[in-house]
Amino acid sequence: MAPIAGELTRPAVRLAGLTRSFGPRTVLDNIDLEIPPGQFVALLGHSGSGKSTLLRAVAGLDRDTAGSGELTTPERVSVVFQDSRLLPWRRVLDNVLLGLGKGDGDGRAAVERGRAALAEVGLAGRERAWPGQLSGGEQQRAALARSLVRDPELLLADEPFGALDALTRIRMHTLLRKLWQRHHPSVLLVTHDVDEAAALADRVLVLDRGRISVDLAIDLPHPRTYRDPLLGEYRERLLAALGVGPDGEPDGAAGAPVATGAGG
Ligand SMILES: Nc1ncnc2c1ncn2[C@@H]1O[C@H](COP(=O)(O)OP(=O)(O)OP(=O)(O)O)[C@@H](O)[C@H]1O
Repeated sequence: MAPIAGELTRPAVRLAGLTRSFGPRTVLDNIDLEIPPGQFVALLGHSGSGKSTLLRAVAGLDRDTAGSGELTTPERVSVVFQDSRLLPWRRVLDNVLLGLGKGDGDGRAAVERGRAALAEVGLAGRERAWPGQLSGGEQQRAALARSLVRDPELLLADEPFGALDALTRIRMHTLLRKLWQRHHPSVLLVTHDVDEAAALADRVLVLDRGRISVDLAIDLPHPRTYRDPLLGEYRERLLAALGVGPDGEPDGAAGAPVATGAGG
C-alpha cells in the first residue's frame, strides 16, 4: 500500500555504500539509494553502465561478486527478466505456481491464486497451454503473473519488454502500470528505453560510470500518454542526461546513443 501522508515508513529498499567490482573494474562505486514503499523507479544508463549488476545486487543474485555495502530489502521480492524463463516442460499455470514461496499456501488455494494472477495479465483460459504455445508477449505476461502471484513488496525487472516489438511493448507498459496501481509494490525497472522510463516511473535514475548521476522525479499523473508534451520534456531531459543530443548523436561525455524505443 502507498504510505499514508505523515506516516513514518521505512524504505522498501536501502542501499548504503554499495560497491561492486569485476577484477580491477569497479562497476558500482559506493552507491546510496533508498526506495520508499510503492515507488516506481526506473534505472537508465548506457549499455555496460552496471544497471543489471545493480539489480542483481538488490535481488541478492550476485553473492560471488567482490563488493561491499549494506542492503535492506523487503521479504517478498520478485524478479522478471528480458526472457520469460518459463520452464518449457511445465504448463503455464504450473510455471506461475513456481512463483509462490514457502508458506504462500498450496493445493486448491495456490491454484486459485495462480489462476487469478493469469487472469490479471490477460491469460485466462491459457492455464493448460505449454510456454511454447504462447507468443513472446504472452510469455512475458505469464512471467509477470509468476512474479505477482506471491504479492511482492518489491518487483525487480531487468529489461522485461526489451525483446518485444514496439506495439506489444506499449501494451505491456499499460499492463505493468495497471498491475502496479492495483498492488502497489515498489518497482525497480532496468531499461534502455527513455520513453518507457518516463511513461511509467515516479522517479528515474541514470547510472553513469558507477554512480547515480541523475535522480529525476517524474511529476505527472497516471495514465500518461506518449503524446503528452510534458512527457516529451522529461524525455528530452533524460536524453540530455544520457549525453544524446537533439540529432540523436552523442553530444558529449556520456558516450554512445541510446535506443529510445516505443516513441510517438
Ligand atoms: N559476471 C561478470 N564478470 C565480469 N564482468 C561482468 C560480469 N557481469 C557484468 N560484468 C561487467 O560489468 C559491466 C556492467 O555490466 P551490466 O550487465 O551490469 O551492464 P548493463 O548496464 O546492465 O548493460 P546492458 O544495458 O548492456 O545490459 C560490464 O562491463 C560487464 O562486462
